[in-house]
Amino acid sequence: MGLNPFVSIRRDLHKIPELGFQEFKTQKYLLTYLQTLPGDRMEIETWKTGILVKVKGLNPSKTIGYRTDIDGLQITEETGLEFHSEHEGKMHACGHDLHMSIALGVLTHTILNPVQDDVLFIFQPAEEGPGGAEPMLASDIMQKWMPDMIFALHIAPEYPVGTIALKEGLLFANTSELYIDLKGKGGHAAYPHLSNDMIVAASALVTQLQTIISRNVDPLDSAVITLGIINGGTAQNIIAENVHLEGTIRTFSDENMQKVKQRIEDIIEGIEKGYQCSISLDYGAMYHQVYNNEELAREFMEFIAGHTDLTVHECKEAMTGEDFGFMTRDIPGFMFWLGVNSEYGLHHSKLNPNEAAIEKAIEAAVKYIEYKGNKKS
Ligand SMILES: CC(=O)N[C@@H](CCC[C@H](N)C(=O)O)C(=O)O
Repeated sequence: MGLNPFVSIRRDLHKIPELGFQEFKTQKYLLTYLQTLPGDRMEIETWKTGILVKVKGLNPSKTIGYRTDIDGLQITEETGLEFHSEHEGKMHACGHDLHMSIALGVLTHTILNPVQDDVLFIFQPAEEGPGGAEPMLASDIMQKWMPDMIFALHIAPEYPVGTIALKEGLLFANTSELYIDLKGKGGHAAYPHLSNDMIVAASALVTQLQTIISRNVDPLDSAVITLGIINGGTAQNIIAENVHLEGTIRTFSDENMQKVKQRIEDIIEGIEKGYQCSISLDYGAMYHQVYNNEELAREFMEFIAGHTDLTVHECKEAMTGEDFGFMTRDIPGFMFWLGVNSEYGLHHSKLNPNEAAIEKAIEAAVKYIEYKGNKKS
């Protein structure tokens, strides 16, 4: 027996991960697939490297939105899979290959079995950064086709296949990227008194930044500062003049985000004085928290529990970020976790989701769209 076509599509997409707003091959692949579907019920528009597909309903009174992200991550794959990434240093390590193949499965079914309402499929670029959802929402085409409700999923390595997880209200955190450049005075390793060593300054800065979480954030609330990149220096016997840091901040409230940022700025000021250097700070992209519309999330949980063999788990909020949060800010909607049972987690070079989850997710989304899209409201 051959592979399920959407598993096969997932494998094709897995081979060609591309970073945010560079998803040219991905866009071409998706458009080529869309051309194989009957065109009479479908309108297709592109937006940057993204795609919007409106599937016309039989007698529409509303539009249901379904969103998938399409970008990959900057990480070298180590899964050893036969269909591993062909793009050096890039990998679909956050499951967007599965997200896309599921979206195509749901779209295909909806074209062949139209519901009363219109269904808008959104293939959104740059979720990992710098963020495609916010500018896409502001685009003319999105403004014209704005759905009345929207939903999306994200793979969850920690849950078994056959489980979905979500909750009403807050699901994912507010995020802000963090880019820090320290500039001092380089020199000979043997003459530290004539230089300002940025490796030493950066080390102090990294440790002090972590005290914001332990000393400034209410222990009953939560926040994260993670630095994922530290680069500096040129040789083992040269005092480093420059160090570059990159990271991310996560909080569950805007107030905490403001507080953490203020403390980062205070600490940077102290390091500048203490280590006689200059430091530049840039917050990069910021994502709005994913907040699930209570009524829709509850209705979805009950519907899935009652009409599929999936297990519905009510989960806690997570410190992951998602620019889908801008969509749930502007459109009533929700996101859910899809169990894919991988030993290695999101953003890991060995992430290996169980592909059996693809069919489960297509079935859940299709049934829900049939229910919502044929329901008068
Ligand atoms: C689901 C997921 O892993 N999303 C990313 C979103 C990244 C946002 C931004 N680039 C940042 O790092 O702040 C995540 O890392 O949570």
